[in-house]
Amino acid sequence: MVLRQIYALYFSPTGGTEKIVSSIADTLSRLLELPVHSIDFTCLENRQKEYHFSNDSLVIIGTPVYAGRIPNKILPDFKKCIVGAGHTPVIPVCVYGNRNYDEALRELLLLSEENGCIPVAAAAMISQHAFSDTLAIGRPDIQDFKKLNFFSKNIAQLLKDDSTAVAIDYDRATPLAPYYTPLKADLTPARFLKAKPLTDLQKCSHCGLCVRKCPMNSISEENVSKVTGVCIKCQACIKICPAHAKYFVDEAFLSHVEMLENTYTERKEPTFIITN
Ligand SMILES: Cc1cc2nc3c(=O)[nH]c(=O)nc-3n(C[C@H](O)[C@H](O)[C@H](O)COP(=O)(O)O)c2cc1C
Repeated sequence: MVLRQIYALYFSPTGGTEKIVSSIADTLSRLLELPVHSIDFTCLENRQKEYHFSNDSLVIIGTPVYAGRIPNKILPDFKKCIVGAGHTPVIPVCVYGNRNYDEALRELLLLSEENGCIPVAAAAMISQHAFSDTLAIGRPDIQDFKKLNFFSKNIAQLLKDDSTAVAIDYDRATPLAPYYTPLKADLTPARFLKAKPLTDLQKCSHCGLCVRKCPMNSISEENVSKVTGVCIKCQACIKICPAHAKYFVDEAFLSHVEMLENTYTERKEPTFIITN
């Protein structure tokens, strides 16, 4: 297959997906001697453009898993902005926080094909859970990157050997299952759709990092303690704040985090799919 460039496109509010997609892109770039163009889909401005990918571009698309699926508020942007040319080779990658990726990878595979791309490989990787300071802490780690490196090398070999892109085999027929319902510590449903981060104004230095990092542009520039738009609970503002001034107090949300930390303690391993 003649390829001319690699695109690394990721939505990544807390950085895990970016790390993983960039690692795959860098290995492939080195082995295939191709330039990499990164598209940070976290930034709202970048989600307002269309990206037309030719058949000689290899596209890596990364998304975190939210409630077992592609984040629902970002899904329309993925659908609208990624335009393949019919045979554009793509590597869908979903990144989850050690609970489960449920339907997210299949959803991203189906979306890629609907948008004119051919998935030649796919992966589900683990990264620290954005809600927690302990769940999947330190992931992706050395072991993950070793496996990722092996996977990327296999893809490079496949793309060097094959003259045409062949799609991986996966279940296209079964309808996607609904979103995962978050549970509280007592295992009843945790409803925290309306939860928003609060700001400790004693700690806040009004640096504006949270305003610029929010993928929904929902934090007011004039008053950073005001959430003026949709909050997708991505935790970008919490993680970026150098003063640790942002926090959640919503009881259902905190109880869900407690449940996750108590239940999903066993290490999950990555899943890799590649055409053979
Ligand atoms: C709103 C939300 C929902 C999440 N849902 C899931 C989930 O269903 N399963 C899971 O294992 N991790 C889940 N996570 C954890 C993320 O998938 C994980 O933290 C991922 O690394 C975030 O990607 P990022 O670092 O690129 O932002 C969720 C995180 C957020 C913020």
